[in-house]
Amino acid sequence: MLDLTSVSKTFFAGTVNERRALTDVSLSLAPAEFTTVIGSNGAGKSTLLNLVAGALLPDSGTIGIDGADVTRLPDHRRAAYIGRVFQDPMAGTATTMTIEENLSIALARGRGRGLRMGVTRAKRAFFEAELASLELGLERRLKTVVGLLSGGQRQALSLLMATFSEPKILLLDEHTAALDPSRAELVTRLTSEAVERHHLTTLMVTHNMDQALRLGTRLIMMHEGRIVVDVAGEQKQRATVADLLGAFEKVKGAGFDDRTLLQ
Ligand SMILES: Nc1ncnc2c1ncn2[C@@H]1O[C@H](COP(=O)(O)OP(=O)(O)OP(=O)(O)O)[C@@H](O)[C@H]1O
Repeated sequence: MLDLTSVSKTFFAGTVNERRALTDVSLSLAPAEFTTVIGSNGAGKSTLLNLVAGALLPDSGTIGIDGADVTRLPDHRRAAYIGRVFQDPMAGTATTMTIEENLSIALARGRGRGLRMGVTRAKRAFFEAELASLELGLERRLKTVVGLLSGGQRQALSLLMATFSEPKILLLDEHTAALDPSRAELVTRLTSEAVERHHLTTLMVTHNMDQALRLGTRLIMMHEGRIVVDVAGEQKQRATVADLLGAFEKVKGAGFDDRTLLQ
């Protein structure tokens, strides 16, 4: 479903600010594979997601989604394929618009038929049913302006908007990191449910190793722009935080401060 082949990305190449973000990264995700992504700061996790989304173009290598080569396709042309939730609850929704207007845009996204802002009775019933699944009472607040919602409510709404049109790839970029623990737990549960229900091929970046182990079917660890650990199936189920730290130490060498990875 997602195929990255020898993808590299360097920022400000040839200048004193040169930053090599990804080096020769190859990664294939099968349909409905739910992969968690961990790694220390600057490992290249967000760059990886930005390249898949088309927010950045690679210097070399190819990116394929569902058999189509999207390497040079800018993000707005990939919108039909991609659902994305960011860390910042403010990022995924239009603050001054109502819940139903936001949902309406999300539903029309990438379908090439304009914004289709109108909210018909049938659509409203669909939105109410979808919102009810979040169990936050938002189905009774369709006309509430999104700016009035709490961070957790907005993140749950962003998740719904990113998933209900069943994108080919779901990208989650530390989407629970800015929430308090109970809201983070709620959004994590909603994530698992949405991924399972829609069979979404998912890449989820997290700094929380427990979460990375608990969720998904595969786990990759990145370090300095490369994938250094890739475990799936039973091997992932058996893995512990200690295993991940051990693997990281091997890559990084002795004297590594594990907080870089745990925070
Ligand atoms: N837009 C940019 N301009 C310049 N350098 C960048 C840009 N985005 C990322 N980088 C650099 O690329 C490298 C990888 O960054 P990236 O944000 O992908 O890492 P990350 O694993 O997501 O880190 P974190 O966990 O801190 O968010 C870093 O050295 C970073 O400074």
